[in-house]
Amino acid sequence: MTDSITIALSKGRILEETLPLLADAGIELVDDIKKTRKLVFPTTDPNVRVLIIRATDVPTYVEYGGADLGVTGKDVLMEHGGGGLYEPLDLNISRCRLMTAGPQGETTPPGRIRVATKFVDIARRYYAAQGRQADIIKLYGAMELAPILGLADEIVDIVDTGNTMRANGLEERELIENISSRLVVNRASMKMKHKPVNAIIEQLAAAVDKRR
Ligand SMILES: Nc1ncnc2c1ncn2[C@@H]1O[C@H](COP(=O)(O)OP(=O)(O)OP(=O)(O)O)[C@@H](O)[C@H]1O
Ligand SMILES: O=P(O)(O)OC[C@H]1O[C@H](OP(=O)(O)OP(=O)(O)O)[C@H](O)[C@@H]1O
Repeated sequence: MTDSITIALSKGRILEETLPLLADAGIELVDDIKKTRKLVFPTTDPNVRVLIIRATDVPTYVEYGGADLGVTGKDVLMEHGGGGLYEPLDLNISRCRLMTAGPQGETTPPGRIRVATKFVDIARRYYAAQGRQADIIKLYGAMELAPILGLADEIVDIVDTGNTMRANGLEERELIENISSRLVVNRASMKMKHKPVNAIIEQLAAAVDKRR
């Protein structure tokens, strides 16, 4: 019997870059994903199906075996934490930086500061490692507003072109991590479905190499 494989993909900007990569690896979606409310999709490989879910949920689905493989941002994986997943491949897509940032022309105030972010665990670890005291304020989006409105001294957020920061009177301060999307694999699937899982890893690795 052939093992069936489920791959969890992040919807949104990562998906746009993942689908061509998957196609290069020989896995294409059959349906037009824009015309349906479905979340599970068959592919041209009868043994492979795809889930399209929020990036932040991908590590959870893969860790608990709802999917064998997944694609999500390194930022999401760092925030998810734990060693519950294999991370065999950097897909080199959705590249950006995870930065601290604050108001243009100002320096970080001394002493305890307030930091607004949706990456609360990353921020907590980062400031603690720097020996700096920080109260972390959880936001779910539009972090760039927080310093302007006096909610926080700094933010921790994703930067690509820097346009969002500049447009909101902020400047980048410290680089926490260079980010790209990664392939993750469930630990049990890696052992129990080694052959098909490994074949997908190798096909995707070849597709990534071809683009370098
Ligand atoms: N400006 C950007 N340029 C490149 N990659 C980015 C950028 N912003 C985010 N990313 C990457 O894409 C991932 C998903 O971002 P996206 O904006 O699609 O979702 P989100 O709005 O953060 O997700 P959710 O709605 O689940 O909170 C991020 O986790 C990060 O890895
Ligand atoms: O440096 P830039 O090129 O301006 O990109 C950075 C912005 O991109 C992301 O937002 P996104 O566009 O995904 O909006 P959202 O977070 O509100 O979904 C991120 O949260 C930053 O706000």
